[in-house]
Amino acid sequence: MGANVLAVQVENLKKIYKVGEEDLNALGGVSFQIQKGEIVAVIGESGSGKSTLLHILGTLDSPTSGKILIDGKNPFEKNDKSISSFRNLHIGFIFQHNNLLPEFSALENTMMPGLIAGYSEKNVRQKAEKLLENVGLNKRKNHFPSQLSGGEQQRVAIARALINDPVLILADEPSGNLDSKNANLIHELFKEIKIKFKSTILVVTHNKEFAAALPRRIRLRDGLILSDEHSS
Ligand SMILES: Nc1ncnc2c1ncn2[C@@H]1O[C@H](COP(=O)(O)OP(=O)(O)OP(=O)(O)O)[C@@H](O)[C@H]1O
Repeated sequence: MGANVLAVQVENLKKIYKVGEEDLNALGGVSFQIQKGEIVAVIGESGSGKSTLLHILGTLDSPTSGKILIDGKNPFEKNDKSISSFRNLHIGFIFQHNNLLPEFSALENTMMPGLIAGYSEKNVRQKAEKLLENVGLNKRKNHFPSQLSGGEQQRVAIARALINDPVLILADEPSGNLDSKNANLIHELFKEIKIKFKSTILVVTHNKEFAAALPRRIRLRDGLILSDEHSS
């Protein structure tokens, strides 16, 4: 299978944290591939390695050994500056603490990764407006994060994650701090994004119903893949 159809390749990925004298095996040799356009849930008990995996795929943390390729490229072969520009261009983040910048409006927050990438302001603005419309926030684009509900903030984070057409979207408990109605809205939005933007999404979730509704679930236990299930 050529690299062009694969968004993610992970080979024997290990992460060892040194805690005092002890080695803590957070990931003990994990291998899997994700095709472009797939939406995959990462599930498993607390401490099983889900966040560690997400952080390494997001290039926010480096592996102890093993290899990851994002769209056929190894981000860790680059220097720190090129790693951050790789991250900004190719990976979209939707984390529970959405990290919207409080002094910027919904529109400006959405535009930010596009401006950092050096695209023209006019194009980025047009695209950001369209994305905010797609997540149902066109009437809120000039609001600041503090003037938006938790669910609305999370929708801004989704629009922001899409602005550079990333090859991979990483989401960490995107609905974790929302009530069930808003959580359902976010889950529906994920399914829509996958269809509309043909995005590749890896989402860590504790929500059993959401995970069960997705076509693939990778279950971790003690830093290893316990199962990798596909629903038909
Ligand atoms: N910076 C760190 N230093 C030392 N140990 C760590 C560090 N980060 C995580 N760990 C340990 O690595 C293991 C995996 O943690 P990780 O956060 O990936 O689990 P998780 O599945 O995301 O858990 P949760 O569902 O509770 O968020 C745990 O045993 C954790 O204590």
